[in-house]
Amino acid sequence: MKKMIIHGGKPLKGDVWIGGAKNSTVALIPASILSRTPVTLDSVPRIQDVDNLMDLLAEMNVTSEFVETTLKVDPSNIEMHPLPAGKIKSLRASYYFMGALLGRFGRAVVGFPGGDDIGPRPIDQHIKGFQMLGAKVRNENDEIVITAPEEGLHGANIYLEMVSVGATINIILAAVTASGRTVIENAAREPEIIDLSTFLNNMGARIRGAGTDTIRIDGVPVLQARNAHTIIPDRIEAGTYISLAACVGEGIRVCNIIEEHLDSFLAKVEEMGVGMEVNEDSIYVYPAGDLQMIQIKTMPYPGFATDLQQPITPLLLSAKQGEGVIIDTIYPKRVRHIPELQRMGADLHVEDDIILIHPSSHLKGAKVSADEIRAGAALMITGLMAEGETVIENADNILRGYDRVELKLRQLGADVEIVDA
Ligand SMILES: CC(=O)N[C@H]1[C@@H](OP(=O)(O)OP(=O)(O)OC[C@H]2O[C@@H](n3ccc(=O)[nH]c3=O)[C@H](O)[C@@H]2O)O[C@H](CO)[C@@H](O)[C@@H]1O
Ligand SMILES: C=C(OP(=O)(O)O)C(=O)O
Repeated sequence: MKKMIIHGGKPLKGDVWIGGAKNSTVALIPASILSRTPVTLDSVPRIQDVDNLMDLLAEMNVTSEFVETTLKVDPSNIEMHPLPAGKIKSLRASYYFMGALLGRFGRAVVGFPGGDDIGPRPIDQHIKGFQMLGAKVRNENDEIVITAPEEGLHGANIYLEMVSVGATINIILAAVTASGRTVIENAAREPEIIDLSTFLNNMGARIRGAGTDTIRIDGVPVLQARNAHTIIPDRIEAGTYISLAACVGEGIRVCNIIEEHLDSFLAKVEEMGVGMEVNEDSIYVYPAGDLQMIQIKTMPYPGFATDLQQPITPLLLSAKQGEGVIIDTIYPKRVRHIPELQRMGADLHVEDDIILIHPSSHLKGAKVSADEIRAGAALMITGLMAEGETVIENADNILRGYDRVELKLRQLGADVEIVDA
């Protein structure tokens, strides 16, 4: 386990480069096993989730190798292999091996996924999707065994009971090589789903409507990667640095962004009164003046992302007056940062799953714990704002999804160090 040590109060300025989207990457790597030819992914974030997915690929005799931020995955000699435990528990997105193995071999044996403890995270819609494509699904000793019928999976009309990123992606992965047409209704519309569909379509898949709530997939027998795929920028990492820049920046440019992916987030940051200049693929964040308190409700894309409610919290703490409100409709129990922030002198609490935030100008360093990735981001930004030393334990949860974070913060002038705990 690692810990992050921050000495706060330093002026931060300069440029920060946003990496490829974690939530695309963790789908693209499992999706690579659908290809019969080697796959090249560009702009891959250097994060622990990727390292763990590479270990899972190795268990299936799939080689993968990094050169800077390019990852080459060679599934030519893939062997069908059960993935019951171990690394599968280290991240949420390991569940994409269910859809990918099913699409490639007609069979998957995968342990229950791990990932962030942000409240209940059922996968009933993934399972329902596989069943509607004709698969049999059994749950045996904490393992999910999914088997296609002898004649293979067939297309189906699947209505998701709730908008789910994971279920939408898993069904796409299983359906791309099924016979006939699959239609996913009430599909998630996140940009990462468009990114995955672009990757698969460039390998010969026929997916239409990604980015809307109705996705049509016409199955094809075989997929083959031909071109390198460049992963979209991480909108959550970008939002985190924009919040950081507004909290403690003396002029920070956040580079490699797609503004449209950040619309709902930027609208809220603007509502608070943060000055920003948006250019083609970067945003310059001016040092913040007096900030207004705001209310935020998280929603599926294009609404305000649940993954940004914690990173924006330190900015609400910086407001001059009023009461801020955050309601997370996706994960109402995603509040593990609250007691940690209180320890740093922040005036905020939870009432009936609603986070109430008050201006907190006297933040002080403390020993805190990053119990999940975005809680870690909130603590990291608050540590940079606070007086004195902050020690964030369980910093692996930050490293799980923030690309080369120590380097990026240091380049901005932060006094930060990640050490073994
Ligand atoms: C690797 C990845 O991309 N992770 C993201 C993905 O997680 P993930 O794909 O796991 O999240 P979902 O979009 O599936 O979850 C949305 C909501 O649906 C519920 N649900 C989901 C599936 C299901 O079968 N049954 C069910 O009830 C969940 O409990 C949650 O309340 O989207 C979340 C919501 O934007 C983000 O916080 C995560 O960063
Ligand atoms: C919840 C998140 O990730 P995961 O779904 O991988 O746990 C996140 O990125 O905020």
